[in-house]
Amino acid sequence: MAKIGVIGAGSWGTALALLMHNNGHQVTIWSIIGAEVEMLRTKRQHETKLPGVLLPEAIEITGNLEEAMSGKDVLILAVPSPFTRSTACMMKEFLKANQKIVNVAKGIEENTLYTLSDVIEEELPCADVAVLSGPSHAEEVGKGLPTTCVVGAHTKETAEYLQNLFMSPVFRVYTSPDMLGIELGGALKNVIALAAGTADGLGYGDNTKAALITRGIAEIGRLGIQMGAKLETFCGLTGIGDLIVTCASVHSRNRKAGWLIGQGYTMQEAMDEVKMVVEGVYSAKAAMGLAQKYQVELPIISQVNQVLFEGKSAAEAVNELMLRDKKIEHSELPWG
Ligand SMILES: NC(=O)C1=CN([C@@H]2O[C@H](COP(=O)(O)OP(=O)(O)OC[C@H]3O[C@@H](n4cnc5c(N)ncnc54)[C@H](O)[C@@H]3O)[C@@H](O)[C@H]2O)C=CC1
Ligand SMILES: O=C(CO)COP(=O)(O)O
Repeated sequence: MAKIGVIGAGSWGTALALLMHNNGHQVTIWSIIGAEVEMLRTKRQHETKLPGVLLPEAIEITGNLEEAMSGKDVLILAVPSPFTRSTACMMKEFLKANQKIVNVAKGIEENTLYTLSDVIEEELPCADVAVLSGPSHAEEVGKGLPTTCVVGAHTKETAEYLQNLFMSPVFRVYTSPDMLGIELGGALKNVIALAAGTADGLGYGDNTKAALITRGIAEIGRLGIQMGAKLETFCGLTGIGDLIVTCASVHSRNRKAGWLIGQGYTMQEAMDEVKMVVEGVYSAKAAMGLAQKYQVELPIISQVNQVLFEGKSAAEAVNELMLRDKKIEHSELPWG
């Protein structure tokens, strides 16, 4: 039995708290939002973000960060990426040398272009930081539906320790040394899911969706490999796996925001309507920064940026993708 602090009480933090409780660990959840702490304490569920997923009384709920961190073996960092740095900064005062941090958010910091583990390590230089990612909607994990994820860590020992903590008959966990690939796959699939949702909102079909998923992973992989990540990771759960679920699932906030944009909503109207974090909006800009830095072409992600931030019509963006210069599908394959 381990002592776990879950930092962030949105849908993902809440679902993971329940998973860890069901795995026999002692769990405390922290939220910065007083009303959220109150709701979780009195209703024993997150009524707006994960309704129907009941949190047993044994899960402690607190608004006090020191209490959430004190004596814990592992801290699961589950705040949206725009708050990763500020939250890690607040954690500095209470973090102990032996505590492990597992980041479960999916994003890239917009102004530094850092992965979230880089952000956490910059704020907490002594911390042993790992990541958990994969095709895993909170709504399904909360119901105990079979799900698979990957833990990435700097050492095999940490990865296997965390694999054992998270693993259950309904939550299968693999390990990987490719933290960079895991983090890039998790962040960038959200941008492609915005595109896939937009195509749905425009009334396009399954052919369009399959094209966006397949050419989307080609883009993500091209950038990731240039940055030093491994091709295999983009073929795995945290690459194509998470991209498929996010582009297809009724639970995806990124897909839903895209759908609304395809229906004519502005980016801000879509984000307001979704009411939960739409990470792809932040990662879209960061991805363009990385594309420029690493000199990699990202046609779909570039069009998503133009639709989100430059007022381009979604239909025109699809049209431009279809009318790009003629290409070989895999430029590295020889003719024989
Ligand atoms: N919901 C899901 O199915 C999954 C989400 N993720 C990732 O997990 C991260 C969190 O997502 P969700 O829990 O879904 O978001 P959410 O929108 O459900 O919840 C956000 C939560 O963040 C916390 N928060 C809000 N403002 C804050 C601040 N200023 N400082 C610190 N904490 C603050 C609050 O507890 C709030 O409820 C995102 O990066 C998301 O991509 C990853 C896998 C699955
Ligand atoms: O990352 C997720 C599923 O693996 C959640 O995706 P959304 O943020 O689009 O809901």
